[in-house]
Amino acid sequence: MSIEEIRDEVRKVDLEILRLLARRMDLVGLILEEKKRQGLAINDDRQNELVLKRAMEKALELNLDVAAVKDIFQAIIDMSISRQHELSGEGKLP
Ligand SMILES: O=C(O)C(=O)C[C@]1(C(=O)O)C=C[C@@H](O)C=C1
Repeated sequence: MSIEEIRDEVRKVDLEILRLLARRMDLVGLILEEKKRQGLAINDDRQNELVLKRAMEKALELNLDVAAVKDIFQAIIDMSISRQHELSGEGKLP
């Protein structure tokens, strides 16, 4: 494969990652509805830890940089918490 062909594969993978992120954000919107119904807080420290632990374990298994994967998933969690605040009409205030 030429470098351009490989870059095209990279582009497709990037697109897939973004589509999966958008799907994750849709699911997070559904979680918010349930949280509102049950009167639960948006942030759930226990669940945050679980998501990070799961990602780090998988990263280790896949021979990825565990610390970098943790940072990526922390950013994803932060993004979904912001999204839930926005959907609640609270804007981006902490
Ligand atoms: O599982 C939830 O309760 C979510 O809202 C999803 C999510 C996540 O992005 O994984 C986001 C915020 C919570 O603090 C915990 C986890």
